[in-house]
Amino acid sequence: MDVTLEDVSVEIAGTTLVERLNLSADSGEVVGLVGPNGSGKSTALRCLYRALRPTTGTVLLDGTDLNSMPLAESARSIAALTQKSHTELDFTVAEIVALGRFPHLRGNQRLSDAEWELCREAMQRTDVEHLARRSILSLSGGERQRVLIARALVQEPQVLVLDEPTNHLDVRHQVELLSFLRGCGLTVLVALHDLNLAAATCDRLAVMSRGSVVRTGKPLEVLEPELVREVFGVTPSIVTHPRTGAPQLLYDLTEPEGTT
Ligand SMILES: Nc1ncnc2c1ncn2[C@@H]1O[C@H](COP(=O)(O)OP(=O)(O)OP(=O)(O)O)[C@@H](O)[C@H]1O
Repeated sequence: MDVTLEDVSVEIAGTTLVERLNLSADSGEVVGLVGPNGSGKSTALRCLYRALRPTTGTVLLDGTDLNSMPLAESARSIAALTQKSHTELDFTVAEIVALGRFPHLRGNQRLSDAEWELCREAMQRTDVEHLARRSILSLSGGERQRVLIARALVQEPQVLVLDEPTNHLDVRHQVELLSFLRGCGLTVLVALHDLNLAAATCDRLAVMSRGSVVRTGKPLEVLEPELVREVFGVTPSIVTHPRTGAPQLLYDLTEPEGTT
């Protein structure tokens, strides 16, 4: 499934959060949103998983206006892992993961054996199977994040929207998650702060600044020192990964020019 944000603006209480944003991801494409704090990444993603309705502009899912679709229908297609995903309920890990099937159930219908097996596979994939009977409230930040990823997977979505999914994850679990995103075949829109991980993971990057997309393209085309300096205010050295050829940014921690 492809997704498109067409000329999307969001205004809340007289403040413009994003302005005339254009962004798309083809079916099976992994698109990364990068940009400084407050540049509008989460706002753009929230329009996709329908936590926000654009003030103007349209969000299209396979050419259909998302906001004309029943919520349950779009929830079967789009799974989101957000910075505010709720986990304050005292449920077990297995129960939280099973909630991912909710958009597929009717009324009080119970999960089938095949659906429980799906939950088990998702927990295995995100390395939380051993925590299945623990309360979600007792987990570390990274363990909880992996449970929420399992919950998104059992939703069997065609589009995955993830807002800073590597938050709290140790390096092994970051690499495992991002490798999974690269190979999963789903349409993925992911906001990432780490430009190196974004370059290694994404087919395309959209660079956001002050509520707009200022550049999109393949990581190698986009991550140029001049653009990184303009948008992020740091000047990196850029080398290519010796095996994959992906651009890798190196930062110099000495005083920036003009401050001494
Ligand atoms: N409900 C709101 N009311 C007013 N302003 C808001 C609201 N939500 C977000 N903003 C503002 O909109 C701008 C964009 O926020 P957003 O969370 O989309 O940025 P972001 O790129 O995801 O940032 P970060 O990297 O810090 O997560 C910020 O300046 C933020 O303070």
